[in-house]
Amino acid sequence: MPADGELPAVELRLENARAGYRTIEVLHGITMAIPSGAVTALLGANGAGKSTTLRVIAGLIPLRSGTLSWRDEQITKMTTVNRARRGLMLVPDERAVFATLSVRDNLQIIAEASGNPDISPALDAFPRLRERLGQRAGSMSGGERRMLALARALLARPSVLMVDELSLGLSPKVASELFAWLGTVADAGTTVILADQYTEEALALADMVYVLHRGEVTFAGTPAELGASELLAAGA
Ligand SMILES: Nc1ncnc2c1ncn2[C@@H]1O[C@H](COP(=O)(O)OP(=O)(O)OP(=O)(O)O)[C@@H](O)[C@H]1O
Repeated sequence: MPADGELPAVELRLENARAGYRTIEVLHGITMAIPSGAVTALLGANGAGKSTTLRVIAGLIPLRSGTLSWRDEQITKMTTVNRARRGLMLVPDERAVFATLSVRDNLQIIAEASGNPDISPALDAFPRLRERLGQRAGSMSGGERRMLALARALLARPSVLMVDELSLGLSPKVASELFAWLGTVADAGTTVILADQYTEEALALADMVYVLHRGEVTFAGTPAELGASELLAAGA
């Protein structure tokens, strides 16, 4: 985040975004300005629309109305592939790996596709993966697969790293390690968006918080500005 007094640059801007599935509208006209190189937490109860918001940004579901821009570019109708080329990367859950391939191949494929075959940055970030390079991804624990999914995203050198429910199904220790890692990713200049149920760790990491309630933004501000009622809506 920039020094006090300076406004942070906006990485992504959603304006009056409406989206949903078949006949159901889930996001009822949400507006968000996601700051660059910072951690934004999307908090809210089950079904609030957090994952749907990430899918909209990644281009996996279309906007029914409203707009989305990345930096100075309108990307409302841009394909998922072109958004990925701009570095908009969603890590939905631990299934975002090739289960039948080894850890090494999972990393190598994405490293080569992004133009630098060196997988060592991922292994430096997640030393546990180094011990398991020959193991089939599908035979690893959920936490290890989650690390592999994040390591793959790192190698793709994202401009925006979106992580859905980081802590789901993880031991508190592994979750803490991954939260700490995400902080370092943002410190290195990557924009991070974290969709999660309320956790103190998510809040401690976040520079900016949006609380979603039934498809509407009910709070936008810094963690320090969150009041008791918003914390409740965020699932605290
Ligand atoms: N593929 C889908 N088809 C139909 N409805 C869906 C689909 N995915 C999500 N929904 C519905 O959209 C609403 C918002 O879901 P979403 O997954 O965005 O919420 P969330 O805030 O991420 O919640 P959770 O924490 O439970 O994942 C829910 O009512 C859900 O049932």
